[in-house]
Amino acid sequence: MNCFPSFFRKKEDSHTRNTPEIDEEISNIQNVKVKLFTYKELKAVTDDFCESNKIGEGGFGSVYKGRLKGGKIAAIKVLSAESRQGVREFLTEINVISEIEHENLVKLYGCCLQNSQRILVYNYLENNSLAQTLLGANRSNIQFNWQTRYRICIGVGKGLAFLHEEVRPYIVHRDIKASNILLDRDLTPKISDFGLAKLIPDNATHVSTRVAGTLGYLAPEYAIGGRLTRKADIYSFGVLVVEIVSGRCNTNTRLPPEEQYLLERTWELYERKELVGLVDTSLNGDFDAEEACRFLKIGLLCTQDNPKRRPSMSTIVKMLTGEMGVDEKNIAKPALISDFMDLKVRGPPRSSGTENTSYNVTSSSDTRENSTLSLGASTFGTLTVSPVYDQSL
Ligand SMILES: Nc1ncnc2c1ncn2[C@@H]1O[C@H](COP(=O)(O)OP(=O)(O)OP(=O)(O)O)[C@@H](O)[C@H]1O
Repeated sequence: MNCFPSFFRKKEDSHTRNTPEIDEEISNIQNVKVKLFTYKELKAVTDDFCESNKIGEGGFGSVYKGRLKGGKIAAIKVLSAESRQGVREFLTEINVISEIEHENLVKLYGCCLQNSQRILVYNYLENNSLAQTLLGANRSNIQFNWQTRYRICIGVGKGLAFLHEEVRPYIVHRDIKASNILLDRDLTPKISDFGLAKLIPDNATHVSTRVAGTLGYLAPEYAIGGRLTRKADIYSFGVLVVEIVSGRCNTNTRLPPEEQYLLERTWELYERKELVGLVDTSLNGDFDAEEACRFLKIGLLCTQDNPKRRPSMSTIVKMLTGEMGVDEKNIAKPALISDFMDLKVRGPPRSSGTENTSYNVTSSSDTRENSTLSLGASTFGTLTVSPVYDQSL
């Protein structure tokens, strides 16, 4: 089926062939190991980027499904205009990402850069993202029993430990959240979008176009001070672990006020020694209570206000597997972005989609000098954080 009328197709042809200058620039870049797809090839496998082949839409652009020559199914991510970089910078970053292989990271097959187009071609994961299957309003039919949740937390932990501690130079993901955890046929978790933040020009730093889903994962020192270290990812990972164990989103304004913010609730139950009460009731009590509470305590450790108190990812993996004990004396009240900002929930919750609600975000730090958090009426729905890389942690 061809989705584009013929008068459009003529215009599209301008994407299908590079100018000689771009071809020359590509051929001059040395050590290009990543597979380069032509626009024509990707256009063909997605039936002209047809709506019926569209599987998602994120802050970076639209994602399509297509079968590549040779039979592999791919997720084809067409980067939006603001994500477009020069040929050299783009290929250099993509080359690095395509070399990274780990069981818990989504594999990048290759890319296409033709004139202004920037397209990434990834391994297609059959079981969608955790945001849709575990936390979405319309949960899927997948049974997330305790064993599966245990494997998912440890898998994501290992993938992140690899990015933080094995890859040289290390990669800070910057956007760890349930929608960036994809599941394969066997429900093995794969972290997506790693390295992508670097592809975005500095003046358009992407965190997410959808604040609602992302805000609750952001470490306050990053969201407010722009201070970016691996510990910001560890904060987000902690939030994710608590979501996986409890089976709910970090923010749910349909709940009674005292239960709306997941981390707040976790801390409260921890203090009352009732953590087990947070475990997803859909498990019907069929879980290992010692393990589940250990995971929740690790979630609290990861979300400590002082980044130095958050353990490294390899230590966290050891704590999750039980190889190392959880140091409870380091657990204090977690850092909550709502403690730093005036978060006003806007309007009634949407009836469809996830449990997240839109925020009208105004920052109490807006007036502070050197604040790098750019929020306010004109940026409603968009959170822009200008990262300042800090190698000290
Ligand atoms: N490799 C893949 N395999 C299968 N589906 C995918 C793949 N990559 C993305 N998708 C689908 O496309 C959707 C959009 O993905 P994308 O990574 O662009 O945005 P997001 O993570 O949902 O949001 P954001 O851009 O805010 O991080 C995902 O939620 C998922 O449903």
